[in-house]
Amino acid sequence: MQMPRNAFKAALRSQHPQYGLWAGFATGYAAEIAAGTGYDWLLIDGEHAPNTVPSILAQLQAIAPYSTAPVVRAVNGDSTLIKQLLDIGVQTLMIPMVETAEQARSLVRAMRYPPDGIRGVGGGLARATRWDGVTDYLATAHKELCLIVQVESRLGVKNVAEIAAVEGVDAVFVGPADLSSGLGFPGDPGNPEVQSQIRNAIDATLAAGKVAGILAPFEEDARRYREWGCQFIAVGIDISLFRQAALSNLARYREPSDAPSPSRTY
Ligand SMILES: O=C(O)C(=O)C[C@H](O)[C@@H](O)CO
Repeated sequence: MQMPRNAFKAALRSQHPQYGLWAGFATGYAAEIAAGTGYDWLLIDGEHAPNTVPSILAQLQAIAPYSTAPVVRAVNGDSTLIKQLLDIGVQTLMIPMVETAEQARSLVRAMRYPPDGIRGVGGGLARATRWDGVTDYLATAHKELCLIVQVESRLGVKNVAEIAAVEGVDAVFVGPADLSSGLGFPGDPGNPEVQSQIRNAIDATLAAGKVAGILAPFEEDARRYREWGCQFIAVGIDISLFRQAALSNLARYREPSDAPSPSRTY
């Protein structure tokens, strides 16, 4: 059996921007509905959504028949968690709050087998190897794995050029919510100081020859970040889309004064 190809990793280097949806419902059922709508990629969020390794596996299985590529965000860069996520077949991994090149290098090591890294061998137990059906998995796995590091703090932006330059880091993803909070403007990613730091992070990533991505649930932001060079942009969050649609629907029948006002937070 051939190693499953990582279409998302290949698309990051293509001419076509990749538009994604943030998936927070933490079920295979909701993930499959999202995948059926045709976004290029789906961010299965293990940081802020109530996910576990088994619930992430269920979502990977649910969306496998669709063209939407899964990107899994781990709760942190713990190497034992990374091992479990890679073993269930995650090929594109996003790690939050990476602040130094050394942290980035240790994430690369966690994703590679010795002598290049420290990943343990799951072999026939692992979905990643299709239970040993992929015979050259140990030698070739790294070619289809994709590491996205999140830069979302003052220190992370300061070090972003070195972080992006680390061999094995495929892309840098800016987190506007955390960055704005860390810079002292919580809930205000549009603040000029935050915007300037976001642009610095994107510019430094591109200068290092790597790919930049960002979360931008509002259209004017998404279009601006695309102009600034982001190749992959999460343009919506499923839970927020559901909530806004539910509020708008209810507002048709309620008196305007009774209707809760829609929020504009990330
Ligand atoms: O800092 C950010 O922005 C992110 O990393 C995304 C957030 O975790 C969250 O806003 C997703 O809903």
